[in-house]
Amino acid sequence: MPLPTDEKLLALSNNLIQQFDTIFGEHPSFRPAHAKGTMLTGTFTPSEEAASLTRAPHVVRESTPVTVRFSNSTGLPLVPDTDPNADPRGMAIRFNLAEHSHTDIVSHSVDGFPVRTGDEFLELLRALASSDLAAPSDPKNPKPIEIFLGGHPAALAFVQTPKPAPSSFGRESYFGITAMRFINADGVVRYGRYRIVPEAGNEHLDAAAVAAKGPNYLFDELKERVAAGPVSFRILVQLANEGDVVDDATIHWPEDRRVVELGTIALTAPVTDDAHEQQRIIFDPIPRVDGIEPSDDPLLELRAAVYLISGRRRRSESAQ
Ligand code: HEM
Repeated sequence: MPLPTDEKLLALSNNLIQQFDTIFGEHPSFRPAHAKGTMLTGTFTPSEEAASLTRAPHVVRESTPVTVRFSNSTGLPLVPDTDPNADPRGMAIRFNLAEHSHTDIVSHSVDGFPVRTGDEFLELLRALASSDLAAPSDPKNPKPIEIFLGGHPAALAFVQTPKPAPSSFGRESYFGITAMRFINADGVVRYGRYRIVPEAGNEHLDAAAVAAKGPNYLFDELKERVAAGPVSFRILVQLANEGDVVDDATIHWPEDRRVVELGTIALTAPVTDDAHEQQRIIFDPIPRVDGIEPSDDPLLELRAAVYLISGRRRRSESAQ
């Protein structure tokens, strides 16, 4: 995957990484966001209806090996699983098509995003970094983050969306947020957004239940769960109707939109040498595969650059 040549995009990407470092401290062998994670391997099996949506190789084949990374939010490698800032949780999926050939889905556990562009995200992070969150609110002297949220209703809605902690990474739903362009064998194009739902059903904890848990309860539970049997998810795609906005992550599509099933993944084993593999793997929000293209959502190109720059930094740490 090449780095883009657009100077403005590169500068913004570097500024965003720097801003994460400012907020969470520098931990160069870890991700500046979603730092605490773990990986499992398994298999993707497409559904019968998937080929009507896309001619992508993993949908045409009988099955494809996958590698999945679950993560907590924040750039803190030791963030307790019980910390409210550990939500949204992340789920990144790599479909291994052949040696050095793959396509990814990067998703998180809230159906939405606070801003439409990377510039706005940088503004949000800067406002957050310069606000004393512990201080009481003073309407006569609002904090930078309060001013930002006051002028950005989608960001306010995102902040106010309840984000209850799951009982398990395997009992949470994850959302792709940015729309993709799916193209089938007849050339029919449909826009859609991923939704990844657990076969075991969603289960969230109330505050008292979270308080009774340990700092690694999700990671411990996942080890036990996968040792007992496959951890399975359905990968769904919510389809846009004609006229729906497909290039803005802050805009939800109505719930009556058709949902098709792309297939299921069954995770069966932890990745061997988990820490090393996490340091090495760089997920790509752009699919880069025939049959699934990025939409014009500006977050996609930006994130692809951010994750690549950040991932190269992480890899260079391990080489030292
Ligand atoms: C302007 C928008 C965004 C910025 C600047 C941003 C920034 C980052 C950064 C710096 C990382 C670490 C990447 C690495 O070192 O490999 C990361 C990882 C991640 N982000 Fe984002 N992000 C953005 C939007 C999103 C959105 C919309 C989602 C949800 C779909 C998301 C979900 C994730 C997940 C799940 C990971 C962990 C991936 C992994 O396991 O490697 N991010 N993000």
